[in-house]
Amino acid sequence: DYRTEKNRLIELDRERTIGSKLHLTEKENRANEIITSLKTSELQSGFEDPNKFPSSQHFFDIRKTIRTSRIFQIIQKLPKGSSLHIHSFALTSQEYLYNLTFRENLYASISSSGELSFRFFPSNTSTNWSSLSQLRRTNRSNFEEFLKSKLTLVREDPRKSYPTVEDAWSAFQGIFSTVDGLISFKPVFEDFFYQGLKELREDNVKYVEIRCTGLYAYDLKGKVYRDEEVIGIYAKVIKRFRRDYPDFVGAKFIYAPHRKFVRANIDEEIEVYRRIRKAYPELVVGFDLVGQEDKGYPLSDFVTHIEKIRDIGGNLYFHAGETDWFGFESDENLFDAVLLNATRIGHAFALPKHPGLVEEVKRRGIAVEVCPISNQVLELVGDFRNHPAAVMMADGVPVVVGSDDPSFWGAEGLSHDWYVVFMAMTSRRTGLRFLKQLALNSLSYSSLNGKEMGRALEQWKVDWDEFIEFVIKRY
Ligand SMILES: O=c1[nH]cnc2c1ncn2[C@@H]1O[C@H](CO)[C@@H](O)[C@H]1O
Ligand SMILES: [Zn+2]
Repeated sequence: DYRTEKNRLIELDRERTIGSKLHLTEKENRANEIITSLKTSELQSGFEDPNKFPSSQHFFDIRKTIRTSRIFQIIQKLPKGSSLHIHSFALTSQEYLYNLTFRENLYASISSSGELSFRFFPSNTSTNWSSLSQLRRTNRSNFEEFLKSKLTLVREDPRKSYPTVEDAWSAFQGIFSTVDGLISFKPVFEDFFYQGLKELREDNVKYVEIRCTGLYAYDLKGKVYRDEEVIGIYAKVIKRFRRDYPDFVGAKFIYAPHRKFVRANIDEEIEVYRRIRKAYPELVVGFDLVGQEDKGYPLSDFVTHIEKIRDIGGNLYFHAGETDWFGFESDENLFDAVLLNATRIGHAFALPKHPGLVEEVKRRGIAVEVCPISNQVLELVGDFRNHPAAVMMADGVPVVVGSDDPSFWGAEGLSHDWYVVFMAMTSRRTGLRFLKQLALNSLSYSSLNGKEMGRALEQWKVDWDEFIEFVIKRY
């Protein structure tokens, strides 16, 4: 009859969702019931009073409320596997980034247009730079506020502060320029990276692949470290971190020059990539191009060069289709990313507008790195329920969740992004199978090699079983 037929259609539809085919053990089924019932009740209160539904609002307004959600707390505990889309200068919490400005020997310079730069010097040698401690003493009243505003995109009224994508991107790029001299200082560089790993681990993420744009560091003696030397610094920190936390699987790097600046010197960048991969083949796993795609320099400009990059080895992990525009170069970057055989695509926000290409992505087993908070903060989407990846996940496109640049919008670890994905971008009926598959995807679409993957999966299984026990006991 009609009802049976409707249920059959619903079931057919559900079967396409990420994770729907996973088998759950008896204990997992119990945990699943707990999680879906908590999810339903949280959704229901939002359904009855939309003001109470955080995931339809701007992240700046909800990041504190989210912490009180039981689903969020469960997601924090959940072993999420790995974080596969994050940029090297935005790895830590906002608080940690701000606290770096209290380091000794830090100087600042403020341009006539109000842009702030940092640099560490052994002593004051130039009139262009003032020591931070002195600036703090003399400009007491609103200096901290000014400083904080230069390190974050967070504003009281984001829609007014950033009426368009362009405004958001320009502020976003500004933060990268501001933090550059702060984070590139070798002692800070090491601490910042270590802290980034620590925060990921505390959020139950045990492996990370990091996009690196400029491989550069300096110290007080004026020594400059470049390219493979910088990867060497990272390698030492990873080693130290793994000694301190043996359950952590590791970190690897995707070399990701800026599409705009690379245009003139792409051959140089290819050489850098060749050298760093030669020096650290197990740490440097691939290539990407970053920067605002709507501003041009499409992937198709680089096709012949990318052939050379392929010869060097590693994989391709392009940002592509991070746009609201349909049929423009930024949108059509998606076709290049697929044709060039990317292993994963960063954002692929525009992908569902190309159902034929979606089929090709599935056929080739390319994973999509979904970073919902980034997309909202950079003004591509308002209400998370309207995020296009909801469609891709319901259709079984392989998806992994990323946080992109959490330092700059006050997200921590990966849990905030997982939370909005789960609460706003999947069906009310979607539960633990989906979460489990997301975690598994984050390992299977990583660049871990056979032996590392074995270790990572083993660690993940231990953590997963513990998590299931925790959910059953605690809720
Ligand atoms: O999601 C993104 N899409 C494109 N470019 C990005 C994204 N996040 C960061 N960057 C770019 O990466 C550089 C630092 O690594 C920044 O210059 C920024 O433009
Ligand atoms: Zn990114």
